[in-house]
Amino acid sequence: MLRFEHVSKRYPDAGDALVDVNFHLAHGEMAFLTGRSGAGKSTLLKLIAMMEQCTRGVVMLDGKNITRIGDSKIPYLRRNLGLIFQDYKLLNDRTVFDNVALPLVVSGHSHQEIGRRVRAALDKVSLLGKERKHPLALSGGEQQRVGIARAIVNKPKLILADEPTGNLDPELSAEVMHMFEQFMQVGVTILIATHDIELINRLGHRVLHLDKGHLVTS
Ligand SMILES: Nc1ncnc2c1ncn2[C@@H]1O[C@H](COP(=O)(O)OP(=O)(O)OP(=O)(O)O)[C@@H](O)[C@H]1O
Repeated sequence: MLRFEHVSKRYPDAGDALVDVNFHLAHGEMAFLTGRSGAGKSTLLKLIAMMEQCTRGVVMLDGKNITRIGDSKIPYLRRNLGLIFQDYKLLNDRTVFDNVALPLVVSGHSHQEIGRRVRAALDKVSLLGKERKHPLALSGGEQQRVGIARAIVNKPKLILADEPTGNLDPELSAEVMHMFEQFMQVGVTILIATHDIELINRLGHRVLHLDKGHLVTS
């Protein structure tokens, strides 16, 4: 599903963020991406989300080389990705429904289809009753679940999550992880960047550990 071959990333004036990184994630696999602050976790996720380009090497996503694709193809390829961020990145002047609907509106689905899929996604994260609320009227855990619903509404093959439990208490973190495991069970591939060692140890999935841009375990 996802393959890094000799991938390096150097930011101008900032040195190497990733150095000769190699790994493969199979369809339906769930893995944690760990490492100290500045180790290169967000950079690695940004290469997959096509928000940055690698300096060397090849990134393969679902059989396609996404290393040097043209800007016009990026929105189309991103439809297969679900992106989840620590700070939720919700639009606070829109309702929960509208936030979750956004990826479907962008990809031009019918009104009816949007309604059906948004409700299905909200049901998966147990937020069906909150469609008309605005994000700021929800708790942190609920806002994170809106972010998750938005990430899964397009039925992505790969979910990338950057510190998805960073703002949540242990109970909510466990709930969010349980949700990820359910997606994994239906064949979604999931890569989660996190500092939460306790959570990683408890769940026992594969760990990709970065040390100053080098992948030291995979
Ligand atoms: N846009 C950028 N321009 C220049 N340097 C950058 C940029 N983004 C990241 N870096 C540098 O690349 C290195 C890796 O950063 P990155 O954000 O990928 O690490 P991280 O492991 O995600 O850290 P954190 O856990 O703090 O989010 C750091 O030295 C950082 O300063």
